[in-house]
Amino acid sequence: MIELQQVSKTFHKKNGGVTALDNVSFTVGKGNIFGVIGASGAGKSTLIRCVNLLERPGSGKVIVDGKNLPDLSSSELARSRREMGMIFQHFNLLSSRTVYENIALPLELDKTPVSQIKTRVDELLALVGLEEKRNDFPSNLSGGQKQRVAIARALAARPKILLCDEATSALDPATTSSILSLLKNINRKFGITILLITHEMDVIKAICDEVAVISDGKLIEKGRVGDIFSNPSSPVTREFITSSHDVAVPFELEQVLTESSNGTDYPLVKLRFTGKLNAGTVFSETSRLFEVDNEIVAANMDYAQGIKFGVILILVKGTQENVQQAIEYYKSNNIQTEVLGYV
Ligand SMILES: Nc1ncnc2c1ncn2[C@@H]1O[C@H](COP(=O)(O)OP(=O)(O)OP(=O)(O)O)[C@@H](O)[C@H]1O
Repeated sequence: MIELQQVSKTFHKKNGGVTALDNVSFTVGKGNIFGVIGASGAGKSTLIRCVNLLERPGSGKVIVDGKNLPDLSSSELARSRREMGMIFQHFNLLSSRTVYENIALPLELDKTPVSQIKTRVDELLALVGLEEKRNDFPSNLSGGQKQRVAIARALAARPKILLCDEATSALDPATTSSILSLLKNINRKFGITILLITHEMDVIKAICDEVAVISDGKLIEKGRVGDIFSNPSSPVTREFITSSHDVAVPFELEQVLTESSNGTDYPLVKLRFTGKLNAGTVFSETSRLFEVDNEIVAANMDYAQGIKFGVILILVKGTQENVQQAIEYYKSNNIQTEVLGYV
């Protein structure tokens, strides 16, 4: 549905150029939810704006539903753009229009007959759960409700693609989760292709089928979300996964944790598991092989596309030699292993 081929974009300034996108290529299949994650300044906004040509790439192809957008005439481009709805971090609603009128706007611009507009807007209000708010103005809505209006407006002309520019970044976690569920629902119900950009791995984990990671304008990794979570290849990706998924040392232990061992204490170890390994099996193996006890102090396990992954804090109890062997065993099994201190 969307294919970027070697897209580059450089912004020229007085004191030199900034390469916002450097040879970026990826494909988003029809009906998929594809997420692009990157830190601030990585080029995410430029990327999503290149997809509907709000930003013209310096070079490369932007093929949407079989057409290379930079080759199109302005009327053909307008037609292609109608196939793409877009939602934004700050909603971009018109404050002087009611909820109903905001949603109706794209249909009015398309000169849709009033009776058809009414039917469609009623459908959309039901879809996003805002029937009661139809006559309210945006200033009287919560952030989540505003984003629901924006989603309804973006879907009004029945686009094939929905572009989401940091759509949940201004929302609290509970509202974020309800908006992500709504997007997933829309994707399933209507088969609409979704391309979203975000700086939060939680968003990717919650709804995306595939993910691409960009850093300094370059696409550094891409793949199925489950595969990337279970086997991230770049440090940047690993950092995103870690930041979205960690456990803190409990306060009580933090108070007594020492940097080096006194010979009679036990190491507090942080283990990062991915889907290929079962923590329970690994713990019972080390207990059997090295006569250690793995006392679980804290854990944070989760799923991304059915792949289990997570982080576990354990106190490894046993003789110094056995404990050391158990730690080496974890490392040799590709478990990211870090000794945080001794208790
Ligand atoms: N119109 C512009 N003129 C000049 N430089 C620009 C312009 N737009 C973006 N840039 C530069 O391009 C780079 C990528 O910016 P972009 O906004 O795409 O990143 P981003 O990943 O979306 O960041 P953020 O999450 O902070 O919005 C940055 O260095 C930015 O300063």
